[in-house]
Amino acid sequence: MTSWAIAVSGLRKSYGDKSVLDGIDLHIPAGSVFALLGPNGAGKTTVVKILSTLITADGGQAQVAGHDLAADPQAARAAIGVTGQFSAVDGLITGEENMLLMADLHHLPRAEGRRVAAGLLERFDLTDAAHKPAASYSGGMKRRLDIAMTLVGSPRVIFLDEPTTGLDPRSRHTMWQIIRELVTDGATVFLTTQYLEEADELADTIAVLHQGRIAAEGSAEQLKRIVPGGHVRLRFTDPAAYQHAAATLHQAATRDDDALALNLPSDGSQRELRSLLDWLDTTGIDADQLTVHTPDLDDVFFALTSPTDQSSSQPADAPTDDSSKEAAR
Ligand SMILES: Nc1ncnc2c1ncn2[C@@H]1O[C@H](COP(=O)(O)OP(=O)(O)OP(=O)(O)O)[C@@H](O)[C@H]1O
Repeated sequence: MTSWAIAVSGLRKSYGDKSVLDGIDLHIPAGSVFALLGPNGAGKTTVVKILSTLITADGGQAQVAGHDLAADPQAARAAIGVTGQFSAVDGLITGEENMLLMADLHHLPRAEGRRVAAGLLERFDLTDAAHKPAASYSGGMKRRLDIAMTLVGSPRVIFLDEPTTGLDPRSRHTMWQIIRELVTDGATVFLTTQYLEEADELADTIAVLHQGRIAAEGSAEQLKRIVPGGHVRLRFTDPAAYQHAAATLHQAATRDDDALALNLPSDGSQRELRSLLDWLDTTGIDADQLTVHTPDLDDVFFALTSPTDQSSSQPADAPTDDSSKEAAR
């Protein structure tokens, strides 16, 4: 039986008469990275706040680290760590003092607290800055300190709300490495992000939150397959060969005259590629380069969260929500 680090069914939350979460189901296996994507205001932080016991849901059930949030929020709280938009870092005291404060909150004996704090400061490359006020830290250092503080309690489930927003590319990559290490060490990471590349890099499972519901869920590869936009690109070096191919393929291809390239719609499957290659052979088209392009997560995100086109969340040849979720399990 799969052990779920987080199991959620029918989660609902409204603010006044505004429904933010309208029945969310999530099943996140222990030891994995889960990314929740969604446009601004979709309710990602609301999900994190509910699952980390900061606010309560209006309806539905949720278990975190095996503890029911309604029945035993204390036990759930003891098993989790949260960092993100509501950072726990106190800028007026040093990094080390922040860590020791955390150790006190977790009732670690003094010597043990010092040992754990020193180890984590070292691990997150903060030893040199340990005696400086946290307010003087760079954005990346503050995020690292925030995660280090979270780890004092050895959480099994870690919520990271937009962990790399505002970080430069180097700091972002450092944070990604840290997140991978957390999972290698056995934790489950639940992250929200605006960066599709981040979800693509890190997440075993991605869910897209839109209009209060999970619009789609699966691995990055599974999500990319449910939106149209895949194509095969043929590139030519000889303008005459390009013109000949463009005329022959006519309406079947989209032209890119500047790049001497033609794009043909394709799902990138072996079967389609084989018949495409056969067809090119029989029509005498000999491209210098052929590349297969699958949609990226940007395409998925735009297709699923379009405010006007409701049908786009269920393309004709796409699996239903349920089947794409099943495929992910
Ligand atoms: N305490 C509150 N009272 C009233 N409305 C709220 C409250 N907290 C959040 N909301 C509203 O609920 C919706 C979801 O907010 P939430 O912060 O969860 O979205 P989000 O997906 O995290 O957005 P972002 O990507 O911008 O951080 C928004 O419309 C927000 O204005």
